[in-house]
Amino acid sequence: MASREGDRWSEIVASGGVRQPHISVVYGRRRVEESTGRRTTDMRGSFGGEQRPSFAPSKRTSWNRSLSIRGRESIFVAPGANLQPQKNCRALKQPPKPCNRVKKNVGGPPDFRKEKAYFAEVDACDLMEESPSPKNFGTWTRGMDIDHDLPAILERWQISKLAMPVSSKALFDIIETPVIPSVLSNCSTSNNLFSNSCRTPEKDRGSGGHTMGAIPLGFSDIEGTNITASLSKLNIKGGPVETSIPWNGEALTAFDQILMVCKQSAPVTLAEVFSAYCELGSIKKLGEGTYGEAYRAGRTVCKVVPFDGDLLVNGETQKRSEEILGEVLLSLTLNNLRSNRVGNEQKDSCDGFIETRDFRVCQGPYDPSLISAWEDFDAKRGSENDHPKDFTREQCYIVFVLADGGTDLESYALVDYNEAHSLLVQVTASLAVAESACEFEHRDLHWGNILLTQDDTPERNNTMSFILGGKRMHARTFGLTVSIIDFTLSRINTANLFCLVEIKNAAAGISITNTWSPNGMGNLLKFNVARTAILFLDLSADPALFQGKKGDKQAETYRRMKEITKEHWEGSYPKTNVVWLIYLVDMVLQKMKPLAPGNKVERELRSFKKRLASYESAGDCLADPFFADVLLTEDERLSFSNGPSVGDVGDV
Ligand SMILES: Nc1ncnc2c1ncn2[C@@H]1O[C@H](COP(=O)(O)OP(=O)(O)OP(=O)(O)O)[C@@H](O)[C@H]1O
Repeated sequence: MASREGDRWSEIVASGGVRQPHISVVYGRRRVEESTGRRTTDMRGSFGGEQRPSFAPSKRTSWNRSLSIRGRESIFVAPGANLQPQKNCRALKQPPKPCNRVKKNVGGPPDFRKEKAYFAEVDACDLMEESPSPKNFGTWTRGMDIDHDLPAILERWQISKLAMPVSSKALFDIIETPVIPSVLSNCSTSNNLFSNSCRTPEKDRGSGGHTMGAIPLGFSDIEGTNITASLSKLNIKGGPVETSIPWNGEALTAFDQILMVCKQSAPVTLAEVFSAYCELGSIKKLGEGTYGEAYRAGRTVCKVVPFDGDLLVNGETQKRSEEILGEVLLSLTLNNLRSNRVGNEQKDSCDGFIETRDFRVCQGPYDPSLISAWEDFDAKRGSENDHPKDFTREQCYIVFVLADGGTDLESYALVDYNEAHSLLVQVTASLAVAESACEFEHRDLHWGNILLTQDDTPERNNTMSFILGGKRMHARTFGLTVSIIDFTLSRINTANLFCLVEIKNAAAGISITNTWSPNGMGNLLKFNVARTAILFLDLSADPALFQGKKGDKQAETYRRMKEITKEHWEGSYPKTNVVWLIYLVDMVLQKMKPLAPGNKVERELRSFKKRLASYESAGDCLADPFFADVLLTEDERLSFSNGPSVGDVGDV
């Protein structure tokens, strides 16, 4: 097995790659006054329940974060389809795409009247279609049908940034380091298209010669006619140059943009959204975070996040529309890694991040059905959050309609080594894929943010698939399915996703010509640098995050991230994923201990943990021999699933 594995691991390592940390700054962050920042380090767990032991905690133990750190900006793109009207709304016309119009509008305000009119029409249609009585909720299919035109969403977002008045500049400065030519040259139409090359360039911190620059977002259209000009403005050799674009016009507010993403012209009530998925009386609260309350509604989970209001929620300032928009865009980006969203040409794909099925903007007081579910949860498990009764008629919420990811790891009892193995390989593979696709770092992967479901009768031959660096791989699951949630602190680079969009357009018959070939570097795809950017959150604005109890694994992990990034939170440091994997092994050890005190399993986990410390990325971690028995190549999987049920890899 060793030599065969050796080959595979060298492939994984080659495709995942060990990268040096590099930096790229995209935007300035809003800094607000310090908040109260409630935190807890209570990590209790206890066995209970009937069929499997339960670690159900009496309190949420996630690491609460201060809203003082908020202020994410988001730019990204994906192979989005046009804004599709609802099935029965044939008369609707496509809205004009701002991304293809903006250039002509430079110097003047973008005109979104047609789009607004379109969405008003969509919404009118939605109202007819989407207000079923609770009895008919099964016929309402909106969520699964939604496709989002991410490039268009992004263009609107960018325009709004440029159109912001000077007073908001601190919040909305867009500081962007471009994809550099050598990188671009790898984004060619060759087979090497999806190589790990569309990366943020390194920033020479020491020299001081490379100041961060505010790049004018060129809004080149997909034909890229302005691409040369845009790229030349980036002053590639000497580093980015600060420029600014005067923009006097109006633009859509972030709130309007969220409505457009949701295909709504106005907020609806919480009851309207929930009744589309279930009988209101059947709603159950599943969990809570500092900002969100998660409720089961039929077969979906609706996470309700209040925003834009003045009321302090759980001791914190509510999120602002801009931040919600960023989270919406980030969720959509991760959705695009899903196997059902991409074509065969996708270089990286996995299903390990929770599927976001829809978003809805709501307004009004909390619905009595939700209050009752909230109180029920509080009575049974004890809530750390404020009672939602104080929300007024003006209060707005975003509802993230998510797939049901199951139970969070904190409350889940791992029953044997196979489950632990499955958990670790799935999380590691997902991080490795997202790292490769978009320099993704989760940065907050505590055990409340990993959800698990187990088949009632786990099929020993179950596997999950993922594609890493163009190579399809499989992991044995032992019936366990893992979903990663909560991307509030995550960092992402959209560059490779843009490559993908361009190629998909090419595949769809839209011509891509080679228009730019600087320094004889060869043919390049037209690359819309305007849409290439990085989302991150500057955690240095939240010192309390790093002041958790000494020795507490979660608190220590935030501090490790701080050491790794040296507080350059904008940079790419895939090692942050590694430290969360180390934390995860600690949590697994904690959970396994009562089952396997001091035995071989514990020793294996400990030596795996030791090796993890030497890795630089989740991609590296995936190549560790610890996963050799649970990772399968395509051929191995075929013989595996055709053969007799394979034994466990190491039962306790
Ligand atoms: N898709 C889902 N399926 C099942 N449970 C979920 C889902 N999403 C969220 N939950 C539950 O709700 C809890 C809170 O969700 P989440 O962490 O996303 O909220 P948050 O407010 O963003 O949290 P944080 O304070 O960590 O930022 C989770 O720990 C989990 O128990």
